[in-house]
Amino acid sequence: MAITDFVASLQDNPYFGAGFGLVGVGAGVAFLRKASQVGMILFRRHYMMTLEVPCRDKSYQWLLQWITLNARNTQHLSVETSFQQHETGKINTAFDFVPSVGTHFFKYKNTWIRVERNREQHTLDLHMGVPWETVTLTAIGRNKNLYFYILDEARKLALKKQEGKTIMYTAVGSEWRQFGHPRKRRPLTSVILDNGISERIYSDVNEFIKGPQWYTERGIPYRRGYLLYGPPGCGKSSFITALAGELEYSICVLNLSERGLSDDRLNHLMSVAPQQSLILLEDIDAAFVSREDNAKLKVAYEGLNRVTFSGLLNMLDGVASAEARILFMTTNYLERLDPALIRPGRVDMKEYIGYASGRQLKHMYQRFYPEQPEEKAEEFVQAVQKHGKEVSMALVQGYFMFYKNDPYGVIENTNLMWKL
Ligand SMILES: Nc1ncnc2c1ncn2[C@@H]1O[C@H](COP(=O)(O)OP(=O)(O)OP(=O)(O)O)[C@@H](O)[C@H]1O
Repeated sequence: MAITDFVASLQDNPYFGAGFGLVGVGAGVAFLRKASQVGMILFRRHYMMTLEVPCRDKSYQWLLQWITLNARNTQHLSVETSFQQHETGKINTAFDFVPSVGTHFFKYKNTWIRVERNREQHTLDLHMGVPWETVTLTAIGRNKNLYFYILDEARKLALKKQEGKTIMYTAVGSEWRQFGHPRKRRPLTSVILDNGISERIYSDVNEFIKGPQWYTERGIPYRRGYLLYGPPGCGKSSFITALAGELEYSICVLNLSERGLSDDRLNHLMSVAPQQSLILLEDIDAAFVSREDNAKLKVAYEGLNRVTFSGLLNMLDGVASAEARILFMTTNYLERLDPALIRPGRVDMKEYIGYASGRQLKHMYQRFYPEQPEEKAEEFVQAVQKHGKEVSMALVQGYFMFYKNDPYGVIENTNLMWKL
């Protein structure tokens, strides 16, 4: 394969992102292709090939982890400590060892590879606010596929760590960045909704995912919008998280009220959202309110935010992404939303997620106390409903936490539920 073909094939390769450049120096021949922001540079002199991966590239961390596993003889490791605080207050700490800044060697498929991890003293990665780093692999030999294999193995290793987990992304600058640790998938059945809402949305999303052809044949943009509305603490966010887990999708959370989020950036973010992800616009009412009802307020909001209402509508209607786009919006106040925002085509399915019904209360009781007979669950429902007050599932869950091992106490003390 000619080196130019090799470059072309690399550019088609998903691991290489938007582009990269190649400098080939040898026998007076130089090839230069635009080094992009993803910026992988391949360098070849005689039978030496160099691959440079900058810290902003997605494969950078994967590669460091993979090198740590493969360059077992390397003595120079640095530690990257991460910790996660759970809602209970418990903290889990994890130590990741990665090759330190400097030079390392390892052998892969009978080829010696030199690794150089460099840190620039005077250049910062503006998105992350950390010193600019690169890792450069230099292999002696002619096996041009070596780097494909390495990147592929590194990617698989990283994905394996994420198996059974849901990844959350937030927008940082013009990119999506992973937010926190991948979370253990929440089973869909653990979110108890009323009236088959969960099943309805799940089957709608599934049908959508399976039917791209239907949309293409009719010339309809391949996207679907959902609006979940209702009082706080009734399961909107939990359901979306669990749904993502069930579909093995990630979630991209976007806060429209964020300062500095312009219409252009919003459109760009939509077009670069990770594949197989649900896009979540939470509390959409906080960003835009109904034109008719709150004209003044809306002007004030638009003054603060740089995403304009028409920019948002354009994004919802836009054709920026060729991928399937599944967008969820949530609000506590449906009546505050401009009807233009939630008309069919922009929002295809609206579901009210309300306060706990008798059925939900019963289900929750049975989940907490599976050994109890059904009558006890019904007794609990009656005990709650006799107060004639609305209660969110979040409140019921919080109340149950006080009676983890007391299935009778939880029935006797329901009056305390609203005092939590
Ligand atoms: N229907 C439900 N089934 C099981 N657990 C629930 C349900 N609703 C709420 N919870 C629990 O209550 C907590 C808060 O729920 P969640 O954040 O999903 O509510 P929400 O409707 O999105 O609220 P908000 O409108 O304030 O964003 C979560 O810990 C969740 O486990």
